[in-house]
Amino acid sequence: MSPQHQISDPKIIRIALAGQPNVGKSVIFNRLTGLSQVVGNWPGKTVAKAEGTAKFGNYIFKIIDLPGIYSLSTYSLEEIVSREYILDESPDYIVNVLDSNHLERNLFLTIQLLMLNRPTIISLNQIDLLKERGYEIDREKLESLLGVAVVPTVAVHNRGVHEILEEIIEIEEGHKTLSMKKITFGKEIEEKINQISAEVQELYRKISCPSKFMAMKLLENDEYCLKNIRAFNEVTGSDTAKLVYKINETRTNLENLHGEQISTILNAEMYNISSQIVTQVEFLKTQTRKSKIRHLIDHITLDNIKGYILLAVVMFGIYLAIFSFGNWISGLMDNLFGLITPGAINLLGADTWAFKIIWSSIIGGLFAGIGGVLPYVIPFFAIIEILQDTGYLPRAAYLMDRFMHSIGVHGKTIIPVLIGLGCNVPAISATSIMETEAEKKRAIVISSLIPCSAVTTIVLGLVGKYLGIGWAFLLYLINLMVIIIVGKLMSNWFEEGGIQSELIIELHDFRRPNLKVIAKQTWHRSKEFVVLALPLIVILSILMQIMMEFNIVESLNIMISPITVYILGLPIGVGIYLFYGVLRKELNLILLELYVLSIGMTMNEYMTPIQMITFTLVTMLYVPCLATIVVIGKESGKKFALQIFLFELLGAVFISAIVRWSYVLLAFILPQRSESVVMITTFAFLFGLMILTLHLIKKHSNHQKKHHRNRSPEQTILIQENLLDHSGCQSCRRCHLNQCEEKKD
Ligand SMILES: Nc1nc2c(ncn2[C@@H]2O[C@H](COP(=O)(O)OP(=O)(O)OP(=O)(O)O)[C@@H](O)[C@H]2O)c(=O)[nH]1
Ligand SMILES: [Mg+2]
Repeated sequence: MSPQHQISDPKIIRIALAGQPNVGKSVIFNRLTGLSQVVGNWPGKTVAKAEGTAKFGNYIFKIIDLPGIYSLSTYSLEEIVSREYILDESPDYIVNVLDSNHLERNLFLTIQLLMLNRPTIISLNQIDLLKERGYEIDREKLESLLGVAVVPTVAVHNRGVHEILEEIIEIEEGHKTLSMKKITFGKEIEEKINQISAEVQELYRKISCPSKFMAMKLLENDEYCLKNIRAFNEVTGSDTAKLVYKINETRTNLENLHGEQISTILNAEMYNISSQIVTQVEFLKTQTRKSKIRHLIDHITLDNIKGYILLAVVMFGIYLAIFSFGNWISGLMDNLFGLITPGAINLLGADTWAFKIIWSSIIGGLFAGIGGVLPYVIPFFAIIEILQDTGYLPRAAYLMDRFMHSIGVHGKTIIPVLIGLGCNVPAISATSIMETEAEKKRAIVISSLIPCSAVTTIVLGLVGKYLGIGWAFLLYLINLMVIIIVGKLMSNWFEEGGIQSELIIELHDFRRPNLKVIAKQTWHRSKEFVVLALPLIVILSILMQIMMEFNIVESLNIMISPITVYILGLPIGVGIYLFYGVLRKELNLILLELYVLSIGMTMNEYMTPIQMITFTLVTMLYVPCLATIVVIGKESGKKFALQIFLFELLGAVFISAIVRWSYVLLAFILPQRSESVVMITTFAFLFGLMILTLHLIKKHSNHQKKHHRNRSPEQTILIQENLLDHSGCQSCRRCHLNQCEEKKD
């Protein structure tokens, strides 16, 4: 190859998207990489770092989307992920994404990032909303004050996003240089930090973290930095001890002088710097009137009475809409399949292999999958996405906090719970927002019991469709009672790991949902069904035909018949489908429907109403699907995943057996009554039992509580976005969110 045809290898550049929660990091990440990180209008969605690549010119960008952090002093599990990545992995560039509507608070983190002396680009995001409010930010001035490149972006509309990479290329190719400004505190603090910094520099020359940042963090008594210097082999333990002694002395002196904790003093310094910057760069261009509608909506959604009524209407409305839409489409598909089947029989012959494989398994499988699942799943995901993107989710979380707390789990659990209504897998990942391991484990157990969209498909597609929506709601009610009982039991059993941290919810303004974002996220979630489940349905139904031909299915069904037939009272043929449900829950209904069709029956003929109820109940409550179990194993260990698996399996069989046997008993006691009367009485009996169980647990816990009087009560703290931009006592996390009651005055 001639020299002019040689193309140099692309250069790999690692960039980290860092910023406070809910500023738009993941939207930017998705735009640049084409991937689908969770996006929504509430803080704390990204809980683990995600990596993607973007090719641009002769560069390959390895982009890391990090969980949001308010500052480099961290609190919750996912914040530690971000901080450790920024400090330990030294990305080539930090892209600090800011919400330009809350510049002062966002700059608080920027100042700390600048102290790390890494090439930094600022993405001034959500500039569209800033303009709507009548404000403008002087980009050049901000660039010159901070010495970084500033790129205004509207990530949701893909404006300015690729310019971030162009800026980096400009720097890489020497067309632009960054002259990052040194952060200078007030005279007295600056002197002290510089003294410590000089000693750190002297002793730990080779440590990767800049000495001034290190000095500030050591002064703050930051455990991570202390651990770092203690583990630094090239310095003797006694030298480190001397330095730590000196730092402690400086800290005490400063605290005595100011009458404040050191973190308060340092945070005040940083807020001071950021507010000075804001006064120089941000100005009001046109006075706009505050949206009255927004305030009205906020008032209703958070109101103690109207809020709950609205929440109930929203939840009920969601299920009703999905039920009506799903049943309509699935009915159309059933009719269509019925209409064309005679033609297929003519063509392939009625009892031939070709008919069984091509028609019943492949075409039938596709019809059942597309008609029986997608019409329920797609609208469900779309609605969940709309709730997330508008900002309703954290408002629901606020309302539900008291309830969550009353069942013994942390209020934040409501976030994974609401996500779990869509799919349990991201819900389990979202439990990383919990602040302690014990809270996380409880949140995992609760989230794994939430009826996901696959369960909804079965509840609405079987019980709802054949028995009526009322029975479907009764099943949801049983599920809810089970969650309450499990939550209460956990809070009794694991009392010592009690709920310590408060629920702090930052409420961002309601937004118009972005249709593109919603469509993309809905498709991303539904795609999994199309790509994974549809082929699986076809393969398994072919396998089923073959296994039936060789009587293998029958043997398997006989093997588990002691549970399915004798304990649960189900038809012997359903056994195998309960196995398939572990792979993906919706499989058991789809494959069962195909089987019933293949033996020339309808669901109504194959199962009695109580059998439909028991089958659905056991599917609702027994083990979460395989993907969920794998994620639980990853998040909290294989042993814990196995414990959940066994506990939920036994629990599901136990509760479903109670339903079945009470029905049998009641049918015997009430021989002249109609089936629905007996079924209602059965449900009433089950609810009675559950209420009694709750009463017993409460009695027991009252006894225990006497020994745990001094447990800190949980508090719900609600922060309205428009109150965020000023400082409180500035020493704690709540201060970053401006709800610290201590020092407001
Ligand atoms: N109007 C507007 N909305 C935006 C913009 N960028 C992001 N959003 C919205 O802001 C919300 C938060 O976006 P995310 O990308 O999820 O934020 P994040 O920083 O990744 O949040 P965490 O992962 O929770 O830290 C979503 O509702 C987005 O649709 C923008 O430029 N303009
Ligand atoms: Mg994110």
